[in-house]
Amino acid sequence: MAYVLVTDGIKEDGLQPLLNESTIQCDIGSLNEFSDRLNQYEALLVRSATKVTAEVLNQMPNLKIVARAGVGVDNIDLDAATKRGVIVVNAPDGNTISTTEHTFAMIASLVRNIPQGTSSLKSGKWMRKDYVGTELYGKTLGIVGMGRIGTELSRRARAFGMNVAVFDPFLTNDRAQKLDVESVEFDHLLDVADIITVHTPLTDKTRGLLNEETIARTKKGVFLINCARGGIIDEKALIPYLDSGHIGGVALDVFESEPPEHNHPLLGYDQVIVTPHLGASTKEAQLNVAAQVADEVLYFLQDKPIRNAINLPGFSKEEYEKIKPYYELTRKMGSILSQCMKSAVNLVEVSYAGKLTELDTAILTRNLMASFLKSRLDTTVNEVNAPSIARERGITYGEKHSSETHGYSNLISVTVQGDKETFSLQGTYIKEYGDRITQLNGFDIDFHPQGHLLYIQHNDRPGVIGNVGKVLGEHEINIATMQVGRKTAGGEAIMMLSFDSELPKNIEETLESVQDIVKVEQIGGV
Ligand SMILES: NC(=O)C1=CN([C@@H]2O[C@H](COP(=O)(O)OP(=O)(O)OC[C@H]3O[C@@H](n4cnc5c(N)ncnc54)[C@H](O)[C@@H]3O)[C@@H](O)[C@H]2O)C=CC1
Ligand SMILES: O=C(O)C(=O)COP(=O)(O)O
Repeated sequence: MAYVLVTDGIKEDGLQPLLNESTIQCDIGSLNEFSDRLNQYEALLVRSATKVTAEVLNQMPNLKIVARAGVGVDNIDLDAATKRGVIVVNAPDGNTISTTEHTFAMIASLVRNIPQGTSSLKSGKWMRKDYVGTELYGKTLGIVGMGRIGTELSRRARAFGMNVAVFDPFLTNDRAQKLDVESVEFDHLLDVADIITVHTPLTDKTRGLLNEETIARTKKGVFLINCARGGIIDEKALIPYLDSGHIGGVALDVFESEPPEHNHPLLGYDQVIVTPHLGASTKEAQLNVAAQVADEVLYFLQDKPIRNAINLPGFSKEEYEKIKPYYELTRKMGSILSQCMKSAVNLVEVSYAGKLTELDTAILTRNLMASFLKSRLDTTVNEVNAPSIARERGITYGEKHSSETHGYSNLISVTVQGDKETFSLQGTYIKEYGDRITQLNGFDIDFHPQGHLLYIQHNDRPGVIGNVGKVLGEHEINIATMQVGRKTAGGEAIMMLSFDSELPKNIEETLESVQDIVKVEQIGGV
């Protein structure tokens, strides 16, 4: 039974696939409510309210995946999760339309004083001349961050007859042209925009993007909108500009600290309109994001591909189908290399040839590295934390695509370098025969990497193979398969033997005492 904790009131209708699965038990509530059972959960589903800190992760030693039913993952300590090997997924596009529509509603409300007019009328006043608004038609909307929400917003703004100036370092001219928007530098956007709305994540670069200095450049009467993340617009910096009348109005759905304090100074301004982080709060968005994360968690628990991992290279279902056969092979190659090369390693080079060059092989390299490191460490190592663990251990690794197929339709070649030795391995996947190791340390060989293996380096002399058989026979060890390889007659040679069960621990020493045997390594559990 896999245990899953669902927090933050994620919409249960969307979670049905997960809730209906008989091998999964879903608890619904908060971290506090289930504090005595946190150690059992493999998956945790959250919105933005639950803070998945390093401390929370420590209390959940079994946790393998955190799923964010929404976009922003700033409530999750990504570094700590990645170090621990916990996958973090989100639901990137399930709430795009709702948040776009909310932003547009905020813009329209702000320029036409709708919240102020409502509350004034409800308090018994009829103040028409105090609430003269501004038309959107012909005005320039400055969008900072042209991702999913920024893009949808630009379409709506164009439909309202607005000009759109965009600042996003990743926006190409071609895309800007297609979307009928003008791609500009940030400073230029500040100069020309009548309304500025931010749609970036909160990062070191975007924190305080609109601050005292940058707001000073904006047009008098500018309207500022933040429906992305609190802090992109510096809240304190707004105050002098609201007081001086430079800013025409501000609309905020998000705050530096949520909820904002009751006496937060911005809440006292009539020109500031606010909502309590409602961008994604529609029935449709909540159903979408719940269904997306439920699928991801279910797939993960069933060993199927996940699509929206934040701390893993992403790939589509189709790409996964193509990459799947090589997944096992890279895992086995990592394990064999690690067990054959016992000394300290400082470099791992992986090369992909043939059909593999058409695929995004980054996930295979991570898988190989995870398997390589796992045999050497007793902490959890997987594709998520393999890069940081390799870095910590001073192991550099890299991958390249090559045209050297050696006659195979696909070929993976790995070289592992240490201070004292180098070890290399080549493998391929053949539909009819499965995984094959085709070369080991420069020796051509052909074996299926499976079960318990014994790798023997020896001199190519008569009787060596017979002696190995004799020693193993004396220990009542039955050989399942045996492959030999050599470069030249009478020179260095290797044997790869496979067995149905584990070998006695001391068998390497016994075999190494046989004449002409140079080195013996057991390779377990491939
Ligand atoms: N208020 C709410 O309830 C919701 C808020 N959000 C927030 O809205 C924001 C945008 O979401 P999406 O459009 O889905 O994200 P996205 O990832 O599709 O787009 C973000 C865009 O920001 C751009 N960007 C990054 N750094 C930048 C910088 N320094 N300057 C200019 N552009 C930069 C990126 O190139 C990207 O195009 C996120 O912060 C997300 O957390 C999302 C959904 C709901
Ligand atoms: O998806 C996002 O980034 C949001 O900000 C939505 O947050 P929520 O799920 O409504 O708490």
